[in-house]
Amino acid sequence: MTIMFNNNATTSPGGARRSERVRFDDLDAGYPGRPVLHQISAVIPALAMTALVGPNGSGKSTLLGVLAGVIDATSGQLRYAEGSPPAFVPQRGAVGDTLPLTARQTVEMGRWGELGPWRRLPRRDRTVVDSAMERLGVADLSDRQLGELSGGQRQRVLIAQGLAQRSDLLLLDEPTTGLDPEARNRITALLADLVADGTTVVQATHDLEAARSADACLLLADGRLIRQGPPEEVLTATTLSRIWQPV
Ligand SMILES: Nc1ncnc2c1ncn2[C@@H]1O[C@H](COP(=O)(O)OP(=O)(O)OP(=O)(O)O)[C@@H](O)[C@H]1O
Repeated sequence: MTIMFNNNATTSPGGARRSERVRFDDLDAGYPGRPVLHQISAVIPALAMTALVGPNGSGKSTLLGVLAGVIDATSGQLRYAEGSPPAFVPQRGAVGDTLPLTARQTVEMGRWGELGPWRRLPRRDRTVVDSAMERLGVADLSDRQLGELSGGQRQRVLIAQGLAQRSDLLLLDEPTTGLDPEARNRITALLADLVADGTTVVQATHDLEAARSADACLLLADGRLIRQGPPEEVLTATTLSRIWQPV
């Protein structure tokens, strides 16, 4: 697989040029003995919200893992525009319950990419951590063990860790799954604010409402890209019924 860093722009049907944060061509990826993604070619527009949608097992998490650099593509090309390394927020189920970490230590790990692990954080970085925890409403959970938190609390701590990385490319795997309405609204609003402030956000989601409010959608089924584009073009009634209720 080839990974490149450069600047690209794509032309929308209206003629406006929107820059690309990531472009991938003919990407294949999977796990040992299990190919999952097949010949995926798509663009992640910069400074926008992209939703990855598709049924269970369609390959959304795998694609996020490839974009995050934690899963190697077996072939194809991946091009990143200039910017910081991606921040990746995995599904909370992918993070062990038994890690002996407090909520705050978990969020502090978001600074390790810049500072190195297990260092006492300088004041500036502690402020970044404080701010991320406040934005996710988890400051009062600082000293609690991660494994003792409820699923929704843990999810918010992991998102705070992603935020603390201060990347301009934030990748989230089902960030609002299992959250109560207030927490879901808070995170939806937060992600919209991040985009407005100059972050490119990609989220895998089963929440069609969230997908419809994204700027762009990639629809996957069986490891293949079925459609990409604005939600109103991708999430049509016909396509949804074909993908979710195969005959
Ligand atoms: N660590 C792994 N090892 C082997 N196969 C895996 C692994 N993780 C996922 N898979 C398989 O890869 C395929 C795609 O899984 P993936 O998690 O990417 O789908 P998804 O669209 O994110 O699903 P969901 O909506 O259920 O989260 C599935 O068939 C799954 O069983």
